[in-house]
Amino acid sequence: MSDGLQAADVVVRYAAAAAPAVDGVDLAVPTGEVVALLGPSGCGKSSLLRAVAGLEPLSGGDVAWDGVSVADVPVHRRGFGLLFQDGQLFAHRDVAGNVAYGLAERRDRVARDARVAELLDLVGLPGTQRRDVGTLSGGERQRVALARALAPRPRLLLLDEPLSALDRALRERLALDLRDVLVATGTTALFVTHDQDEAFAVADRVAVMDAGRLLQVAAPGDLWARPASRRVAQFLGYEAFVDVPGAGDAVAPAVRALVDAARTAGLALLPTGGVLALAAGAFVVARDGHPGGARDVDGVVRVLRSRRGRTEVVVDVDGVGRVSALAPAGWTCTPGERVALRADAAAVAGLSG
Ligand SMILES: Nc1ncnc2c1ncn2[C@@H]1O[C@H](COP(=O)(O)OP(=O)(O)OP(=O)(O)O)[C@@H](O)[C@H]1O
Repeated sequence: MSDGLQAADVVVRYAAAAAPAVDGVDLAVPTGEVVALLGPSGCGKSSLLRAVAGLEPLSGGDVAWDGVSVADVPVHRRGFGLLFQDGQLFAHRDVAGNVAYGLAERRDRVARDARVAELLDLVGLPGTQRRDVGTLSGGERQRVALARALAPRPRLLLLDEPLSALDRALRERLALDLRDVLVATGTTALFVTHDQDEAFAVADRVAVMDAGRLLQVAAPGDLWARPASRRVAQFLGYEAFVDVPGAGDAVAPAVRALVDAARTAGLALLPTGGVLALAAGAFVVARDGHPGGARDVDGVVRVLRSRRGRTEVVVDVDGVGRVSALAPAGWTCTPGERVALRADAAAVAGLSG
């Protein structure tokens, strides 16, 4: 018997919709694991999460916990916690009142206060018990909502875009804090997001969804290094795709440089017929951009932009297309100029075609 959550061949179909929103998804989340459901808007992530919660009826398949179907168990009896984009705090209760809601120890005041204090410490809001929730910032509200969701020790926590209403910097910090809290409490969780960085920061494994189907489930590092298809690679942010040439093929120098760099780095999956997927940084500006190096490739600069202290250059490279190359901070040039580039296998993945 498998432990934790098992979704088997789950189908969710809305009346009047031509195609099912979830189309035969198999997904297991063993106890203690955090899985992110990642995919573009409208791909069916929330529908799958809601079906697991019991908020959406199954049109097919089954949802089980520890091998026992919960398909006929009502939402509040599944032992699953829920956290949404807007934490939906009770405006008429203070922070402690919100967190204590749903606690089994509710009637034992000492135990209840101790548990509320423990949860508020855990989410980084110690001593805020008496705060009116209307005075909290967006990030603080979500921390309280997380404490409240964890209070009854749910056997599975379902999170639907819990950080997406927050600004970027806060989202990045809270994603890391959220992971720490889930790991510290040993919480099994399914986390819906459309943000690749967030999924990678929070989850042990990432499940990529598209058009109602699961395309790939893998640990973040494996997913990034070995996307199963061009569609997955595109969604993760790979920008360009290059066919791996045959031994005697005449190819553009840039393609040769990429293949050589990938082979030197021991990248698997380079048979003829395979594809190289290039992320930002598959080329870096070499020797301050001055051409002439034996291993250089050149590209024409289209756009120059600064991103968090790094310079990113959008370049057109013969035989490859338009890609983002990286340059040292402060490096500059004029759009239209030719610059020298070096291939970097660290931002290249091999696909089987
Ligand atoms: N209650 C509903 N009735 C009819 N169609 C719905 C309903 N809820 C969702 N859909 C449709 O089902 C599909 C999947 O929606 P869902 O919200 O699950 O996607 P999602 O990946 O979570 O998207 P987002 O990231 O934008 O929230 C979409 O085409 C959506 O329009």
